[in-house]
Amino acid sequence: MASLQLQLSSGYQSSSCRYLPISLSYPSIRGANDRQLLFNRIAPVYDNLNDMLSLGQHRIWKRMAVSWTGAKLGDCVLDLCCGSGDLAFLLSEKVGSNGKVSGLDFSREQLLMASSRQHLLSKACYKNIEWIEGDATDLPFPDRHFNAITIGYGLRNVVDKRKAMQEMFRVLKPGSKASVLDFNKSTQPFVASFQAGVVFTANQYLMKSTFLNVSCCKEWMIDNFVVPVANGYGLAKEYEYLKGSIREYLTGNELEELALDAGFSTAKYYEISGGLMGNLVATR
Ligand SMILES: C/C(=C\Cc1cc(O)c2ccccc2c1O)CCC[C@H](C)CCC[C@H](C)CCCC(C)C
Ligand SMILES: C[S@@+](CC[C@H](N)C(=O)[O-])C[C@H]1O[C@@H](n2cnc3c(N)ncnc32)[C@H](O)[C@@H]1O
Repeated sequence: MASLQLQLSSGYQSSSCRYLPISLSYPSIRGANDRQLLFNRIAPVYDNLNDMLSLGQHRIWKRMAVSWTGAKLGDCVLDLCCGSGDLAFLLSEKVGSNGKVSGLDFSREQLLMASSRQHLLSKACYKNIEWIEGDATDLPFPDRHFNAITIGYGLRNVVDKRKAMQEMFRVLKPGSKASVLDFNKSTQPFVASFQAGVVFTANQYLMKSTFLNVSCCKEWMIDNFVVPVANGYGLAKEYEYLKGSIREYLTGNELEELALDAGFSTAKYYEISGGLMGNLVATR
């Protein structure tokens, strides 16, 4: 049975990229170490809250992200910012027992949850997964090593997004894909303003109401459902951070630009679930 291999990377990169958020709604959770502590704290309830808060939909979104990688039997693949391992388990089924999956995260508590799930789940192929404690901005892998990479709800939580994208490029084999799943940040001016917290008059709402789409509902759902439920678990601060991180995230166009800047030959962003979520597919 695969064991938990905690390999420490050479440490965190100080973030100086131009994508550094100007301000997060929770300034106390700004640096990489703050976020590491946050994900260690929520590890025990992370999976259950995600299932409850998304009514299980997040598992569909993750399946789509894995499908977009083109991962196949026998491949060597990476689930970056793997957390409790949802996408790593899906990749494991794609590549089979002769393939290999590396799940990397800098939260030891998340990796321990992933490892315990691996022991509880019965599928034989899951023996092909190794869990590695490391940093997405300083990957402990050689150049041109992987046939595919997933990063589900990870890039938004990485402080130095540019460095993480460069590392994904470096460790991918030529012609291989990175699939980046996360919340969608709307580019529609009204919705984008709404997401930025701009106050509108009733008339503006009525005039613009046709532009309201699920992105506005996302803010409402987070404020009126997600955060209150998390509060019940004593995690209001952590889920307030979630809201701020979505607000500070990159648009689809910015994600495509980030991938092309890192050297990817093609980058295509797809909105899914009516614009609630989005997935970048970048080919090296
Ligand atoms: C896995 C998902 C989001 C990543 C994520 C999840 C967390 O629990 C966090 C906690 C603290 C900080 C960051 C994160 C984080 O980045 C997606 C599923 C979980 C979401 C919390 C659920 C969001 C629900 C939608 C706003 C509305 C869904 C409408 C309908 C039920 C589909
Ligand atoms: C919202 S969770 C996503 C987990 C999983 N991919 C999923 O889809 O549920 C974000 C994960 O990114 C990890 N993370 C954030 N910044 C990181 C970094 N610089 N290096 C490695 N992991 C990081 C966190 O520890 C956390 O487990």
